[in-house]
Order: sequence, then C-alpha cells, then structure tokens
Amino acid sequence: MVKVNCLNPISKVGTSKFTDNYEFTDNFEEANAVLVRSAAMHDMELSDNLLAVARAGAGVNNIPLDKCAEKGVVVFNTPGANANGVKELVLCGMLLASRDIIGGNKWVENNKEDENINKTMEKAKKNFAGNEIMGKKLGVIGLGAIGSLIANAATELGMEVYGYDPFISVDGAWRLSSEVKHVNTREEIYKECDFITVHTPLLDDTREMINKDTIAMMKDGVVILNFARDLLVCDDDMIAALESGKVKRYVTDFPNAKIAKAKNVIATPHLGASTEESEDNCAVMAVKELKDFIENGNIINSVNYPKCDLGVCDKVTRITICHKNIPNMIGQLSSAVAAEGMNISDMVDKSRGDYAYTIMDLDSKATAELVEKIEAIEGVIKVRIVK
Ligand SMILES: NC(=O)c1ccc[n+]([C@@H]2O[C@H](COP(=O)([O-])OP(=O)(O)OC[C@H]3O[C@@H](n4cnc5c(N)ncnc54)[C@H](O)[C@@H]3O)[C@@H](O)[C@H]2O)c1
Ligand SMILES: O=C(O)CC[C@@H](O)C(=O)O
Repeated sequence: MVKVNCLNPISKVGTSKFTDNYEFTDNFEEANAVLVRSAAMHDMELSDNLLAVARAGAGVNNIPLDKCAEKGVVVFNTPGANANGVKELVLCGMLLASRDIIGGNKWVENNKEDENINKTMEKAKKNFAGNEIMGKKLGVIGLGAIGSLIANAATELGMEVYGYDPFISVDGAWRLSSEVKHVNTREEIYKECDFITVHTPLLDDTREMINKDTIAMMKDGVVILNFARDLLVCDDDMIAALESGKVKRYVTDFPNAKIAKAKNVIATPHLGASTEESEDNCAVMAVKELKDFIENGNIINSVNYPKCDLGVCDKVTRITICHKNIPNMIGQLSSAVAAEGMNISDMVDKSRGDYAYTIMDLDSKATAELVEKIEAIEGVIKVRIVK
C-alpha cells in the first residue's frame, strides 16, 4: 500500500484518481508520497519512506529542493495548471488599479440606507473616476505559463504589451502573440510601461528586483502588480514610492504586515490559484505525476530531477536509481547487473545539474543482492524496485 500525506487541502477531483493501492495518512513520517500547496517544508525532517513530493501549483519556494534531491526525493510541480486563474485575477487587478472601483463600491455600501442614493451617486461618482487600460503600455516580466496568457489577453484589450524573459521556452515563445514586443532588458520595461507585472519564480536573480533603483527608472504614477511572490519586491522601497506617489498603486497577492497597511495598496490574500478550476487542474496533474512515478518510475515535470520516461514496463522487472551526476555511473550500474547474470532489456539515464536518474528494465526478477550491489556504488542515492 502506498501511503499519501496531504500537507494542504487538495481537490477531491484529483485525490479521487488514486486507486485502491493508495491510502491517505495524516502522518508525514510514514508517507511515501506527499501532496502540498503552500505549506512550508523547509524545516521538516524527510524520512526514508518518502519517495516523492508533488506541489499542486507552480511555485516551489516552500520546498527544500536540494535537500530532497540529496535524499532521492523527487519533487514535482504542475506547470500551467493554475495559470488561467492567475491571469484572470491579474486582469482584474489592472482594472481595479485604473478606476476606483473599490472606493465606489465602499461608497454604495456606506450609503445603502439613503433613499435617494440613485440621485446622490450622480454627484459622488466624480470621486471615483479613473482611466481606461486600452492604449496603455503593459510590461510583463516572465513569459511562462501565466505571463504569456496575460500578455496575450492584454493585447486583446488594446494594450501595448512589452515582454521580457531571457529564458523563455520554445513552447512559451510559440504561445506568445506576435503583438507582444519582445524586449531584451528589464530596464526597457521599467522606462516605458504604465503597468508592470512580474511573473518569475522567486530566485536569487529575481529577489527584490523591484526596489528603489528600479522604481527610480519607472514613469511617475506607474502601477505595479505582483501575483508571483512577496520577496520579488522590496517592501520598504515600495512603501516609500507609494507615499511619494511615484507608484500610483501596488496590486499584490502577497500582503504582509507592512504592505497591508501601506497607502494605495490593493491586496488579495494569495487568491491567484483559488478557483475551483485551478484547484482541480493542479490536483489532477499532481496525482497523475505521482502515480506515474510510483507505478512506472517515470519522472515528468520534476523541479529537482531530470525528465525521464520509459513508458509502462512490459518487462519482468523495472528498477530506478537516483544518483549523483558523476562519471562512469552507467558503466558501474550495467556492470552490477551483468555481475548478477542479468540482462538489461531497456534503459534510460538522464541528468540535471548535480543529480541524475536511471530507469532499467531487466529480463529477470531483481534480487536483494542486486539492489545491495547498486546501493554500494559511490554516488548512488536511492534504488527502488518499481516492478
Ligand atoms: N498568486 C498565485 O496564486 C500564484 C499561482 C501560480 C504561480 N504563482 C507564482 O508565479 C510564478 C510564475 O508562474 P508560472 O506558472 O508562470 O511559471 P513558469 O515557470 O511557467 O514561468 C516562469 C517564467 O519566468 C521566467 N524567468 C525566470 N527567471 C527570470 C528572470 N530573471 N527574468 C525574467 N523571466 C524569468 C522563466 O523563463 C519562465 O518563462 C511562480 O513561480 C509562482 O511563484 C503565483
Ligand atoms: O496553492 C495555492 O493556493 C497557491 C499556488 C501558487 O502560489 C503557485 O505557485 O502555484
């Protein structure tokens, strides 16, 4: 029985896809597979039972990827599965920042007992007037699943869209509308755009990319949207820019105690992916990835091990090996199999950074001796008999 622990509530549309070979446990220590959304895993002890973690979502900064790789724990995410949910909220954020919809709505709430509200509102409404987004320049930093959807949708709304992503994937580039102007530096976006939205992962390179120096390059009255991660923006510098009016509005899905109190902030409580559709999509994809890994040893959409897929095993045995990406590993693995008098009928080995992964199909049943021999090879992290 494969034990699954959910560290956050996960949509039943996904979890119902587990078959009778799986059972849920509340005990993280005994789990073989973990499903997680935003729960912080950095301080959690990883037990030897743990084979895989699936993040039902995109961002993985809550998961210790290297610590997991070092223990042979494969971490997955669900690229694109919640992108439409975030796209819609970002478009909403741009509209909320352009017109005082929130102020107008509060006014109606405060005046709801006024019998003549239909008349008094005609005088009050001038306080909530704003601008249209058509014709304005939008800069999108990060043209992945979310950024590309926003860039394309904004062109449809009549915005002039600038996109920046030095690592854009081939698929990402194909997805992008030809209307989007591709720029080669963030500075072009900072200098040119009326709205700037960030959609990169939180990495050393992107941490606090919005700060006093980059804000200084921007137009007066710029609107900044952050539906990616709190630490992409320097809070103190943003608060100063909001106070001075340099930044007209900061729309964020990641308020903290400082930002929630700041002037001209429009904040939502990390709601980007909180739609039924996104939650279902992420859960279905995460469960599919976990099942394929547990049942076939295949790795699709991992963020700490390479993509490695040998389909469904139709041979006698399949074993998988998580190992360090060092010389002569394939030679040593095949020698260990040959020394047991066994034949490899199919094999794939892929690497990613410091780690690598091998799937081997054998014509005869894997033995405890073979597993021991492979485990003894220096650089081998985890060996698993899948079938
Ligand atoms: N608010 C929410 O609920 C919510 C939901 C989903 C994702 N997110 C956040 O949004 C981020 C993006 O999500 P996604 O699904 O689009 O991910 P993605 O991996 O599809 O896209 C990220 C893009 O950022 C680009 N990138 C990386 N470093 C960059 C840099 N220095 N400058 C410019 N571009 C860079 C990558 O090339 C990639 O194209 C996630 O990492 C996550 O933190 C938030
Ligand atoms: O699970 C969530 O609610 C948030 C997901 C989001 O932050 C992500 O990175 O995918």
